[in-house]
Amino acid sequence: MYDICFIGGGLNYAGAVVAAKAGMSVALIDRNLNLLGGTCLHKGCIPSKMFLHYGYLGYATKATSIFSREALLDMSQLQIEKRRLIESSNKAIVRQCKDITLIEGDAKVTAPHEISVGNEKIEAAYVVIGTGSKPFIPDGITYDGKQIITSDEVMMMSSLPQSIAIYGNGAIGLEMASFFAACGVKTTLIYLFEELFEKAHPSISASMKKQLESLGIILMPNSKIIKAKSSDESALITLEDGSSLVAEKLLVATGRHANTDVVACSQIKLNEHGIETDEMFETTEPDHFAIGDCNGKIQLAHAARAEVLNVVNRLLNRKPSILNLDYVVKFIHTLPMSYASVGLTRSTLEKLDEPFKESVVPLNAFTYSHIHHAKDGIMVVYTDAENFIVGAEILAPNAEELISTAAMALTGELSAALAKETILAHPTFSEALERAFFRL
Ligand SMILES: Cc1cc2nc3c(=O)[nH]c(=O)nc-3n(C[C@H](O)[C@H](O)[C@H](O)COP(=O)(O)OP(=O)(O)OC[C@H]3O[C@@H](n4cnc5c(N)ncnc54)[C@H](O)[C@@H]3O)c2cc1C
Ligand SMILES: NC(=O)c1ccc[n+]([C@@H]2O[C@H](COP(=O)([O-])OP(=O)(O)OC[C@H]3O[C@@H](n4cnc5c(N)ncnc54)[C@H](O)[C@@H]3O)[C@@H](O)[C@H]2O)c1
Repeated sequence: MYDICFIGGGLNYAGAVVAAKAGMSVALIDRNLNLLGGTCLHKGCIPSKMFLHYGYLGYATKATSIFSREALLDMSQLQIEKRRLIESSNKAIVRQCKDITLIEGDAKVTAPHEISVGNEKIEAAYVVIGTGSKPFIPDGITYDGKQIITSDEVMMMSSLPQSIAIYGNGAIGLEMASFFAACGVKTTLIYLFEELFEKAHPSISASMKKQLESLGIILMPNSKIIKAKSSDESALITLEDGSSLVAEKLLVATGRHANTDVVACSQIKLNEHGIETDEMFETTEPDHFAIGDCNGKIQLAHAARAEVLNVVNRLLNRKPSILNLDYVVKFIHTLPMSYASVGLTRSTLEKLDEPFKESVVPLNAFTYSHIHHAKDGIMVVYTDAENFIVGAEILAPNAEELISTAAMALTGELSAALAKETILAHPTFSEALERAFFRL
């Protein structure tokens, strides 16, 4: 009987390491132990941000007359570097797991405290499920992993296609459209509704559209794919309005669904998003938890990590506070500017029907932004009726880094009066944030 068993070795491993260091007997099960670190390390955050980094370098080099180089991206070399990076990170994870019993296989929770892996039965006082998610493919689309692909295959590409159609304008759709377009691939973005970026502040939404169009991305709003199949090294796509298009690849980026097959007992309930949990990530069976993508709350690596550490610290009686998932930074790494948000933003504040103030600062007033392809960038900070900072949205290079200041302001319940006393460096993008605080 183990003290604790973790199922899924994605971000769950971070909890397993803390539990083992604290002296618990720990088992960690994954169906493929070579992929410890999970989606984030092997086919998500890390490779996608690596691709975007190099995509941006090529784009920035080509976008100036100061350099004369062609700057063509060598995907096979990028794959070599990617493998090297992932291997060394994976080894570091394995080293951290030295006091953990690692078990390979497909796990099922067959009864409370009872897990089966093939013919083996494992018992544990606590169980933490972190089985992640998988790409969702809408009806009518015949995925074959060759011409019709998901982000999993993009991360393994060793050459660039001539053309790509991308279905879905969420995080993966916008990031990968930026990457391929920045690399000179003919890129078409197909999405269901009129608005490209509905949740963002209207000025940011307009700037994002302009940025993607200036990268050369062909936008196809109000478009639903009813059929897609592979033929002769290309994807044939039929839309609901009867029109059709052909691209070398179709990337389906229409969301990811929680992996819940691990649950094989009636005590742990599922809901429409995944494994049902309360605010402490406990399932409907006491002492059984579900963290990360599989609980359907929020599909981000840093959220999954915070969730598993919250669970383990509570079990170790370290009394962590309840996580406020509204304070989790969200971002989309488009090129050349990325988008990030934290806390309440205009779209959520309007629904709450409570008074709020917004301070909108365009980046074009800052000379620095002209050096960095960022003159259409925008920073927005929101305060409540008492002028406390409640949220922020940023469209700027490395917005996901810049937003940290606002994220800490939320956690620290900072008033605008105090925030505006901070003097940030010149010349930087943070100056625009300082200006946004100042105007509140
Ligand atoms: C292309 C892409 C880019 C992304 N970029 C970012 C980003 O920049 N920032 C960010 O925060 N998030 C990003 N994400 C999301 C992020 O990768 C996920 O939110 C995160 O990896 C989820 O972690 P997890 O531990 O819940 O699941 P996973 O990392 O998916 O781990 C689940 C593990 O469980 C194992 N497993 C599943 N079922 C079983 C079973 N029955 N028995 C045994 N083992 C099992 C799997 O093998 C896997 O190793 C991205 C995702 C994608 C696809
Ligand atoms: N930078 C990051 O943090 C980052 C980057 C990539 C992925 N991710 C995570 O990975 C997850 C998956 O990314 P994603 O882009 O696939 O999902 P998403 O939820 O971000 O976007 C899904 C898109 O597909 C569309 N869609 C949903 N169902 C559809 C259907 N039946 N037909 C047509 N369109 C449909 C939605 O309108 C939306 O535009 C995200 O939830 C995100 O949290 C994060």
